[in-house]
Amino acid sequence: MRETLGEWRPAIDEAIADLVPREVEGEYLEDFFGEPTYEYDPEGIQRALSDPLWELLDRGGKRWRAVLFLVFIDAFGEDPEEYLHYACIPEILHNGTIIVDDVEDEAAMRRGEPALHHVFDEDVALNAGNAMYFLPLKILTREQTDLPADRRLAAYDMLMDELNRTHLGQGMDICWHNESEVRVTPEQYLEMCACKTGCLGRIVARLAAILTDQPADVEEAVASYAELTAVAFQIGDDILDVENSLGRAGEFGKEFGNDVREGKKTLLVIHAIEESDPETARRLEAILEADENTDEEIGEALSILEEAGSIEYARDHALELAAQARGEIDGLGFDPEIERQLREFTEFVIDRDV
Ligand SMILES: CC(C)=CCC/C(C)=C/CC/C(C)=C/COP(=O)(O)OP(=O)(O)O
Repeated sequence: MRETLGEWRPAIDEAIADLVPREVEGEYLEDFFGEPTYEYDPEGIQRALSDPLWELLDRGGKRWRAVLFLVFIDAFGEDPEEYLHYACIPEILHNGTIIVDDVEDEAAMRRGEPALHHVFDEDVALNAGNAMYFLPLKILTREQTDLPADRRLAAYDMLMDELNRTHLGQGMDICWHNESEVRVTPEQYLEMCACKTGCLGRIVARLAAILTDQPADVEEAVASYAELTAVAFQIGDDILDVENSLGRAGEFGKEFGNDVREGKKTLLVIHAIEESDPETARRLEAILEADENTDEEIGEALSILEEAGSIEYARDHALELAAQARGEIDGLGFDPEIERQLREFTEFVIDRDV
């Protein structure tokens, strides 16, 4: 999988650069925002919009959402090279959500460097994040203008539905964080992930299906595959946050035990609260609810998760979701090489180190 991601990387980055120019020029602004009624201040807009967008895009990221989209295009018998700009839609949307998410979580770091709201002010970061929600939508009307109007409308409609559900999931996550006494069940957590992270996966698959005019049952099957894979990915992310931190207090500074520090009710935390003795469960909850914790307290919470077997529990759950995802694409008649790549995706989202 790493090779597939690496192979597509330069072409995806080039397509993103086509859509998000580094240098603000009149033409770019007019293209996206209409004819100016007065003379813009290009340097101001560069500092307030283009620089923040590129600050994050230049840090990379795995770009797996764009690559998965291209694999689906290939699966549907079209040439992925011709759909590179569309591959940027989920990728740019994803970058927008992580900027907003980092502000909401008061995250310190992103992709190994200070989060965008620490490099620029919060207002600049939020504006850049929001711009990334809308900027890629233009692609549907700018690129391949021979795309039939009904397919463009179907794509817009799908994007609006899935993005709305993304915010519903984010809303659940925020609410559980703010209302500390709420005891979240594994089922509720999985539903929240299906919205917060799964809907972007659904966008990847449904966009490929809609643009290549697949029947509704095929669109739904690939959407389910991508949603389940994305939820497995989210659980993998929660596991990484704990595994990378265990026994490493002080080494990561504010990156150490992020989810626990932020009071996140992840599947690991939910499991540990359910499985630990009442006193240990209360101690874990107290650490999660505290506004400030020392590295020692974060380390203590991580040890509770480890001792409760919550890492193994979460990994088993992610593996189960990955198996379900593979089941969704069985029988769609994809080429064996495509099936191999889609299988690899479900493994990669769990067994990765970044
Ligand atoms: C509405 C709203 C703000 C929703 C937020 C949803 C959200 C941020 C979910 C988290 C998804 C996630 C684990 C991102 C990291 O992706 P990655 O590891 O693929 O990142 P990369 O691009 O850096 O590789």
